[in-house]
Amino acid sequence: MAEKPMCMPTQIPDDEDIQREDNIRCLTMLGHFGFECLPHQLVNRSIQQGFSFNVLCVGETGIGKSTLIDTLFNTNLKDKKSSHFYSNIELKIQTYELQESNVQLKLTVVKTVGYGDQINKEASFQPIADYIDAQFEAYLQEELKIKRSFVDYHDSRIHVCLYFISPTGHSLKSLDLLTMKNIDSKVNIIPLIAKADAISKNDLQKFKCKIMSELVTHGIQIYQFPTDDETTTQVNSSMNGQLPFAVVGSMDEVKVGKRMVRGRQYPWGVLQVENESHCDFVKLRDMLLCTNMEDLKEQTHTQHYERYRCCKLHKIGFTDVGPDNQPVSFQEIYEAKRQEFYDQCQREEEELKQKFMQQVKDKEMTLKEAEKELQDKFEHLKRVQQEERIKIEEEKRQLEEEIINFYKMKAGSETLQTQGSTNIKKDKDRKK
Ligand SMILES: Nc1nc2c(ncn2[C@@H]2O[C@H](COP(=O)(O)OP(=O)(O)OP(=O)(O)O)[C@@H](O)[C@H]2O)c(=O)[nH]1
Repeated sequence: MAEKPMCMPTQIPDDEDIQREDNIRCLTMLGHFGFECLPHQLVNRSIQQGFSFNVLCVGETGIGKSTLIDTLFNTNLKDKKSSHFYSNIELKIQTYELQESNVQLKLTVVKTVGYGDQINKEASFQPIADYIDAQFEAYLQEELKIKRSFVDYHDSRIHVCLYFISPTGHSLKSLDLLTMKNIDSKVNIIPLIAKADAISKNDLQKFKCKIMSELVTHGIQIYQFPTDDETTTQVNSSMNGQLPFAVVGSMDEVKVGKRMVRGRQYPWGVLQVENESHCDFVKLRDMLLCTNMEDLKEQTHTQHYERYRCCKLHKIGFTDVGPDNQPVSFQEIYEAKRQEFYDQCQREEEELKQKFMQQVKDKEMTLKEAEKELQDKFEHLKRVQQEERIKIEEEKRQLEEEIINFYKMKAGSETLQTQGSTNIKKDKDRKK
């Protein structure tokens, strides 16, 4: 009796086949054979490589970002509290290596610091948008390298933005709307009502409806859980209707009956974080980590990064089709760009030459004018000096004349004086 070869399809014969070939012994397959093993190869490789996930938490100071992340990943990530007195928005980036059974996760948490404490709203969202773009740019630069090293490249693109909404308002604040509007095309946003234990059940439903209608009115795109996958359609479509998730975070273990549960103890009772009738924490954790983490990463790559890349390459001058709507090869674009660059260099060189010549001419003119001015000044001074000299010489001559006259007068008076004294002496002698 021939055994069934291993490469044959592993179809189990139906009853009819068994009856027809009742003399053949049918064995049920114990392992996997052929290309049905492909998914296992992927699973094994992924487990070996480990996973990475980058979360951006945007929310006011002290709204519960760190506590929620700790609760989500069931780890005390030990983060310091921030103050309300930062002059600017900053982003705190921390990367952790986590492990659950044999699955390793490289988790990067980016948190806003000082958000909601600034008067200038534009300055509040801009650093967040810039950070997201900077991660896209880093990935694009790696992609464009000739020698790429994606194996050990840490992809820091943000896969999800958990946007923490304060539970104390009637509606979204203008800062919430402005920030979400400015980043919704760059990142998958999941809105959360933080510290949902601070809001009553009735108010919570109204608040959720109000938030969703405001997001629609302002045309803000939030992440939609995918509904095109058979296995997740049902759960995801019901979850889309429950956004924003009202979450509560806590790492405290509280005794409820005979069990220890994660929750927050209040004088009037215990809020159990993992109880779905108390808050939406479990829904968020399931949606984020169990069902849609891969979709979030895929959306980041295929939608948000693709949009950034397309925009950036267009800005640089790359295009897929030419002016005649015909496909253009990379080589053609490169040649055209090179020629364009060469022409521009030539133009700029010519312009610089012209500018330089003009400047030399202008300088020469100015120097000539200055020289003429100096010459005129010199001539004028020479004339003035000549006149001065003539004047001084005249004065000198007059002075010399005066001196001569003086001496003459002096000599005359001395003669007179001598004569006078001789006459007096003679008179005296005569009188004697
Ligand atoms: N009532 C309530 N309090 C919470 C909740 N989550 C956190 N807190 C408390 O809020 C305070 C601030 O929580 P954090 O997690 O440090 O808030 P944060 O947003 O990370 O703070 P910064 O990083 O300093 O901006 C702590 O005292 C927490 O115990 C919650 O869901 N409900």
